[in-house]
Amino acid sequence: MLATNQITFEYGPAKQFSFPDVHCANREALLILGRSGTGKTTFLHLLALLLKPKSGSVVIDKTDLTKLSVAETAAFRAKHVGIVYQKPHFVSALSVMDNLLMANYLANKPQDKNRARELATQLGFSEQLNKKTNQLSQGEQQRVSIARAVMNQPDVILADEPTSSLDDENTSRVVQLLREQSEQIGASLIVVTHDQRLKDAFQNRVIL
Ligand SMILES: Nc1ncnc2c1ncn2[C@@H]1O[C@H](COP(=O)(O)OP(=O)(O)OP(=O)(O)O)[C@@H](O)[C@H]1O
Repeated sequence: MLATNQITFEYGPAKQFSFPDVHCANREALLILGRSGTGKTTFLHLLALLLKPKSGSVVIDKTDLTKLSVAETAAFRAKHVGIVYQKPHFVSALSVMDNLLMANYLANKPQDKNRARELATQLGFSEQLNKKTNQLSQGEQQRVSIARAVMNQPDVILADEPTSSLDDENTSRVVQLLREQSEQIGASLIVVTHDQRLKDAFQNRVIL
């Protein structure tokens, strides 16, 4: 479960934000829609506490993230939050498999090759596990990114424009995979996007 309460943020006096409260229960999905520049990425980074709100709270299950120290926040995020970034960023020197195992490592968990293989099969990239990430197509990279986000079975999955560079077919596939994965592990799924194609796939929507 993720819930926010009266989050405000500023990059400076000329760039201030006051975000609507959102609530997303376990196994629920929420779409946050907004045009370019409305603060979608900023909001997602606040939900993950990659940015600290000026005021307000971000609660995941029973933990108010805004009350944690920097080190506690990083440890909490690694264990409980899976993030699919706008542009997948991987460690290019490592294989796809090792990039997946890195999620375990960062969360201080045992490296689970079986889970990586299982996810690769479910998400359709089991042939690519030994390749370097820059040898994959954009659609494949996006699927690896989803797998990495769910490696530790997080409580919350946050996805930033996961479909902006994909065609219609890959867009439907990525949305379906995000929904399936979050339902399988009982996570809350929050997607921020300007991609109007996603509107019909989500009943719960917030406009920024
Ligand atoms: N580090 C920063 N310092 C100052 N202003 C910033 C910073 N990052 C973003 N902004 C500004 O904050 C506003 C919101 O940016 P943000 O990236 O959150 O929007 P967005 O809705 O995700 O946009 P897009 O869909 O184009 O990615 C923009 O006007 C942007 O210029």
